[in-house]
Amino acid sequence: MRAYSAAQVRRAEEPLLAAGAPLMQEAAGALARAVREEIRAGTPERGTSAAGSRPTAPVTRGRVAGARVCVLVGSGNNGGDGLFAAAFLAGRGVACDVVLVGTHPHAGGLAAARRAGVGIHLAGDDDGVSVAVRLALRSHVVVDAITGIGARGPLRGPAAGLVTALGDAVDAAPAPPVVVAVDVPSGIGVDDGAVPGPVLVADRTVTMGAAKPGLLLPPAAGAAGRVEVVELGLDALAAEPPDAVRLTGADVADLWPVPTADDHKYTRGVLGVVAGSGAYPGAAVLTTSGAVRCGVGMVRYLGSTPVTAAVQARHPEVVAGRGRVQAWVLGPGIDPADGARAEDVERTFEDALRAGVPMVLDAGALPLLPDGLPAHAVLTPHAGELARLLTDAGDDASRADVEGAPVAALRRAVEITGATVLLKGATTLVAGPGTPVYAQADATPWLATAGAGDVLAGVLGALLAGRSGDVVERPALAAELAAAAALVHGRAARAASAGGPIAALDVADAVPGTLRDLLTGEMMDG
Ligand SMILES: NC(=O)C1=CN([C@@H]2O[C@H](COP(=O)(O)OP(=O)(O)OC[C@H]3O[C@@H](n4cnc5c(N)ncnc54)[C@H](OP(=O)(O)O)[C@@H]3O)[C@@H](O)[C@H]2O)[C@@H](O)CC1
Ligand SMILES: [K+]
Repeated sequence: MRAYSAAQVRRAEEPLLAAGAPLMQEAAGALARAVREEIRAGTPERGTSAAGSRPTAPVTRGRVAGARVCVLVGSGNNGGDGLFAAAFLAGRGVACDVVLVGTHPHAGGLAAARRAGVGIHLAGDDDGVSVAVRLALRSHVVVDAITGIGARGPLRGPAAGLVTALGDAVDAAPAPPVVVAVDVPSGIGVDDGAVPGPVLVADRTVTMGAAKPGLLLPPAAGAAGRVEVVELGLDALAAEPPDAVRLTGADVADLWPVPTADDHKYTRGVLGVVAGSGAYPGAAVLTTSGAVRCGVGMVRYLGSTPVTAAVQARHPEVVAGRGRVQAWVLGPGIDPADGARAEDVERTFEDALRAGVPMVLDAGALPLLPDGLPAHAVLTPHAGELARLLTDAGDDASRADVEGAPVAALRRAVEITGATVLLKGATTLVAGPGTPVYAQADATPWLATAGAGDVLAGVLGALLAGRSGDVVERPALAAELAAAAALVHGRAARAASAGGPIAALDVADAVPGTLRDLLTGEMMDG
C-alpha cells in the first residue's frame, strides 16, 4: 500500500476536476457501498444504549432498509462526500441523520440530502452536541465526514467537543455503532500520523484516490481500522514517490532471494554474526536461529568458546570464526561496557565498512557507532534505544518523545547517522536517506517478548546477505529489505502464536513455514 501526502493527492485530483470528472459522486457512492456492507454484515443487537432505549428494532442480518445511519458533516468537501452518501443511503431505505458540525456545509450535498429526506441537525453548541451523541448511539453506523485532507491541526470548536463526547459514549456503550471514517479519521495528522487532539476511532476508513500517510503511520494508524482505497483514477500519482509504504506478502515474495539450481552456499549469502556474550549467551542462539531459519547460505559466528558451543548445539551448521561474508549482524546481547565484546564489535564494524558489505547494528552496537554511516548499515533500535541515540547526538529526546512522534524521531535518526533505521514497535517503522517511511504492522502483541529483537536481527541479516550486491549497488533497497524482514518476523510470530503466548525461539522456528507460504502465495494479506 502506497500512501501519498495531502498535497500530492490534491495535485493529482486537479486535472481530473478541471476536466469535470465526478470525483465526489464516485467517492460518495463508494462510501455508501461501504456503509451498506457494514449494515449487511449484521449489526449486533443493541440493547439499551447510554442514550436511552433504542427507538428502532435491530436490523436483521442482510437487510439495509430500516437500518439507521448518522453522518457527522464538516464544512469542506469531506463533509460533501458524507452528504451525498447520506442521500444515496436514504434512497435505499436507510434512515439517515446528518449532524452539521460546521457552519457552511457543501451546498450541493446538503440539497441532495434534503431532497432524499435525510434529517438535518446542528451541533453548534452543547445542546446540539448532546442531541448528536444520542442520534449517533442509536445508529448502526456512524460516518465521520468532519475533516479530510483539508484539516489543519487538532480538531477545534464544536468538532472537538462532539468527537470527544461521542468517543467517550461509544467506549461506554454496550453495543457501540460501527464507525466508518471518510478519507481519514477526522483530527489525525494526515501527513505525519500524529494525533494532536481528539479523534473518533474508526472500525473502517474509506479513503479516496490513494491511502494517506496517517493511515499507515502510528499513532494515527491505530484510529483508522481497516483501510479501503477507493480508486478515483488519480493516475498522476503513479509517477510520484510515496510518502509512506506498507509492504504486502506479495511484495516480500518478490524481494526474497530464491535459490536456483546454479546457486551454492556462497552465492546464496554468508552472514557473519557478532552477538551474545557470557552474560547473554541466548542472544547468540536466537540471532543465528533467525538467520539459519531464513535459508541463508551459511552463518559464521564470532564469540567465546562456550557461547559458540551453545550456538552449535542448536545449529551444528553454524561455522565458528572469521571468513568471507556478504553481511554482518553486530550487537545483540552485547553490553557496550563489556570491553572485549565491544572491541569485537568495533573491529568487525571497521572491517565491514572497509569491505563495503551491508550490516545490521543492534542493541550493544548502537552506542558504539561513529557518525557518517552508509545507508547499507541498518540500525535496529527500539524506542528507548532510539531516544538514547538522539540524546547522545545532542537532541534531547525521551522514550515518550519517540513514542509520541515516532516518524519524526526516525527521520531525525536517519539524518544524524546517514544509516537506514528500523524502529521496532507494534508498528515497525523503517526509513533510510531519501526513502519513504515503511510502516509494517504484521505482528501480534505476543511478540513483545525477550529475544524477539535478536531473531529479527538474524532474519534481516540473512536477507541482506542474500541480496548483498543489490544493496551495495542501490542502498535505498536496505530500507525495503528491512521492512520485508519485519513482515516475515511479524507473520512468523503470528503463526507461532495462533492467539497464545510465544517464546523468541518459536518465532525463528516459524520462519520457514511463513516464507514457504509467502513464496508459494498461500499466505493472504490482511
Ligand atoms: N475535491 C473533490 O472534488 C474531492 C474531494 N474529496 C474529499 O474532499 C476532502 C478534502 O476537502 P477540502 O479540501 O474541502 O477539505 P476538508 O478535509 O473537507 O476540510 C476542510 C474543512 O474542515 C475545516 N477544518 C479544517 N481544520 C479543522 C480543524 N482542525 N478543526 C475543525 N475544522 C477544521 C475547515 O474549516 P475552516 O478552516 O474553513 O473554518 C473546512 O470547513 C477529501 O478529504 C475528500 O474527502 C474526495 O471526495 C475526492 C473528490
Ligand atoms: K473524515
